[in-house]
Parts: sequence; structure tokens; C-alpha cells
Amino acid sequence: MSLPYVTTFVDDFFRCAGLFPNEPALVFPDQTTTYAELLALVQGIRDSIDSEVPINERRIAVYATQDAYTYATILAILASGRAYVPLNPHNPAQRNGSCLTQADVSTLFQSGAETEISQWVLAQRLPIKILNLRNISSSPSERVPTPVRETDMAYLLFTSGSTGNPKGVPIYHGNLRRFMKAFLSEMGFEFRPTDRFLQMFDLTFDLSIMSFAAPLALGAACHVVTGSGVGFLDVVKTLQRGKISVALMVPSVLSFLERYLDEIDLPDMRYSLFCGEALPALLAEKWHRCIPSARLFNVYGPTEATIFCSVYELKSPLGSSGEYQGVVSIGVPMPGTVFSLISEKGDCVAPGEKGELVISGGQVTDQYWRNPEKTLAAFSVRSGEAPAYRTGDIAFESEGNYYYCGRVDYQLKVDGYRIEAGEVEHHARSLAGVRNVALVGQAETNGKVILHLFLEASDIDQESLRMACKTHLAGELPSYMLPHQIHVLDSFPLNQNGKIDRKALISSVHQG
Ligand SMILES: Nc1ncnc2c1ncn2[C@@H]1O[C@H](COP(=O)(O)OP(=O)(O)OP(=O)(O)O)[C@@H](O)[C@H]1O
Repeated sequence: MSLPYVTTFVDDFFRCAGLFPNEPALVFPDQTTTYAELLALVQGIRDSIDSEVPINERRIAVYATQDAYTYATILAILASGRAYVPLNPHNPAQRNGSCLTQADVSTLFQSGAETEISQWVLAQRLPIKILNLRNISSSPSERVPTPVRETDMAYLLFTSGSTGNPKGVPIYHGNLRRFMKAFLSEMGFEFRPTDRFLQMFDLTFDLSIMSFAAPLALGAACHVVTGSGVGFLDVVKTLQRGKISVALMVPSVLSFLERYLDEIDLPDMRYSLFCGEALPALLAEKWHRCIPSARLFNVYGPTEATIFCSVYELKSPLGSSGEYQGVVSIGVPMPGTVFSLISEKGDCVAPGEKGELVISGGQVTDQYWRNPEKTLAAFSVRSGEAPAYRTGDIAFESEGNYYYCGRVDYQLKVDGYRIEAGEVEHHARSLAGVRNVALVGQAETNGKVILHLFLEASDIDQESLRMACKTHLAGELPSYMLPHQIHVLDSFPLNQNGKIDRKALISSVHQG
């Protein structure tokens, strides 16, 4: 028996285009695209897809620059019933090429006549057809989206590799639909067509999908931050000029903004959501105080469980149940998602104890793309049950809320002692002037692990801070946990997703 067709956010976008044709759908610094204009682009690109791409080709790659054509291409690919595979123009051609070959696509859409990736494809003589997405028909046909089923793939993302090698994560319409349903209608958020959403993410990062799919499903406006990489000044400008009312951001935006928060006025902000890495409680509380109109949420989730899958609403003052070791709770699983905690041996841990977080439910995919070995290590898929995914994150649960305690791979062993980075980071974070901290272990050739503690602080005497930190930690922690070296940086290096780049932190030690 075949599964029934399901409605997706693309169907909702088509409906909104009929309801609000003249309202802004995509807003860029120098251009606004209305719903009617975006729909016309989508239909035009879909005509090219139908004429150029054989029906049995189920995945299409997109060289994902931040312009209306790219968003229209993504919508057109989905409307044609296929899945999109975004490539990051800021990545080296070699890395994009590896994603292209792994994804096994035969068509690539790109904006602009010649790009690095098109040269690479030609040089490698790969049998990939490259289409310029600006060459589209000006009198497109008018069609509704092709029906899709829950098990059809919606997108294939390659993770950034911040904690390992990039892996392909296929997300199906069933997963995305579960997320959208929970986020838009089951969790009490009151989004409106008059809302203005922030979209600050590269299209290869799944937080981008919530940032453009949610507004387009609602008839709201999606304000796109453009610029190369993650430019936080551009984020601030967009927040202010766009009078943003709903913003999903990474905590690094907060670290960047911290010193300006007293002066920043964002009276239209209704919902601020933070995701992607540990949210420092002090910074979050400051945001809450300075932007009183906004409700503030810490949301958590890996790409494998579709965008995010747990939520904590921060109330002021935070109180001890809202944080652990200076980091805001990741809250409760979203409707349709179940969390459990397992020990190293794979047994359930006792209540209140720490363990590896396992996520199961409708948002969880069932595999790494064409990688049975990694799939077996991370996923458990039993017939008739929703897939379960081992996150590699350590957490514990108390009174229904979950608390993030770091990654399994950040657990460090020094001279036989296990060290939890979170505990050391917590004590360092409490020092005045410190915005962010990271403890990173580095194995020497003789096997000894050197603990490097990085502090992010500016406008401060670095040497005094280093000494104050050393003294403070010595008074709080056993000697085996003390960092061997303390480094103070004006700002932390970030990866393209705006997360702390731990590899770059360690490299900075060697360069400095
Ligand atoms: N609110 C949060 N608090 C703490 N950590 C978070 C939060 N949200 C996400 N994370 C971290 O980000 C991870 C998911 O990020 P993502 O799926 O983008 O993978 P990644 O950072 O690129 O790593 P990799 O490429 O190795 O899979 C989570 O497993 C968790 O470690």
C-alpha cells in the first residue's frame, strides 16, 4: 500500500502567493521580491527543470548564493517533487565538488555565467549539466506543486564538519512537515502574516530552512542578511532596518552584540530564538533585559533531527532551574519528539544522571547518505518505530527540562582523569569581562593532552585577565582540571555557521 500525499510548506507558499500577491516575500538590502514575483520566478525555473531534467533525477544541486533566484530555485525544485542539495559558494571548489559527487546529482543550478564550481566540474569532466538560473522563461506556466509523500526527500545537506568529517544528511518531507507543524501550530507561537523574519544563515545550514520556510508558509516577510560569511554588523543592520519581529540566531551574535546591547533598540522584536551551540546564561539574560518586547527561547537540535527539536523559554530572572554551569537549559522536546539518555554501554541512565542524548520521533531522519557504516553507528531504525539518533551530546534531565553538558568528543582525558570541558568553562565564564569561553584539548605526539583555555574578552588588560583566571580556577577546581595554557582573544574565530571554530582556535595558538 503506498503512503498518502502530504502538504508541505511549498503548498502553503503557493496559497499565500494567491492571498498576498503584493506583500513582500523576500527582502534584501537593495531589493524586495513580492509573493507574486517570487511565484513567477518559481514557475519559470520549474519550467526549465521540467524541460532539462529527466523525471527520474530526484536530486538537484544549487550553488546557493543569497538572491531571489536561488530561493526561487529551491522552491521550484521542491515544487517539482525533487530534493535540493545546496552548495556553499564560500567553500573551496574541491569541497563543493566532493558534495556534488557524493550527492550523485546530474544537474546543478547556479546564479551567474561562470562560477568556481562550474570550472571545477568542467576540469574534472564530470557528467553534470550546469544551468544558469537567470535564463528562465518570462511567460511561465501556472501549476500547483507536484504531490509528494512523507518518504520523499526534501533536501540533502552536508554537515559543516565542526565535530568530524562532513556527512550527507537526507531530510524527508515527513521530517520537515513534523517540524513545521510543531513549530507553527503546536507550540503556542503566535506568528502572523505581518511578521518579519530574519534569515542570517547560509543555505547549506539547516537553520536557514526555518528562517525562510516559516515566513513563506505564513505569508510573512523573510529579510535576508547578505554579505560574505557571517557578518554580524550586517545582522544588526537587518534587525534594525527590517524592524525584525522573529529572529533565529546563533549565540555568537549575542557575544558580538553584548557591548552594544544597552544602546540597541529593537521595539518590534517579538520572538528571539537562539540555536546552534551552548547559550551563555548571562548574555541571554542581558538580551532579555535590553529587548523587553521579545520572548526569548533557547532551541536545540542537530541537522539529523530537522532544524531543532527542543525548546526552552527563558524567563527573567533565569533562576537555577533555567541553567546549568552558566549555560541555558535546552528545555523540553517538541511535540512528536522523544529524548532519552544512555550510558556508554547503551543502557538507560538513572534519573538525573548524565548520558548521551538520543532523539527519536517524526523529525529524525534514518541515515547518513550512502554511508552504512556511519548510519549503523548513529541510527537505530526498527520496523514500525520512528528512527532514533545518537547525538554525541551529553545531557541530563531534571523536572522535564534537559540540560546540555557538552559533546562526547569534547570530553578530555588528562593523565587518566576525565575532564568535562563544561565545568572548567563554567568557572572561567564567571570572570568579569569574559563574553565566551572554550576549553580545547590538544594531543601531543607523546600522547599527553594539553588543555588550552580560550577566553573571549575585549577592552581589557589581557595579562591581568589571564592571571585572574588562573587564580580563580585554582581556587575552584582540582589541579588535574586546570588548563595548561590560557589565551585571551578579542573575538573567537567562527565557522560559516557562526559557531565557535575549535580547530581554528588551536591553530591560532601555533600561529601566535
Ligand atoms: N541550544 C543548543 N545548546 C547547546 N548545543 C547546541 C544547541 N543547539 C545545537 N547545539 C549543538 O550543535 C549540534 C548540531 O549542529 P549541526 O547539526 O549543525 O552539526 P555540526 O555542528 O555541523 O557538527 P557536525 O558537522 O560534526 O555534525 C548539536 O548536536 C549540539 O552539539
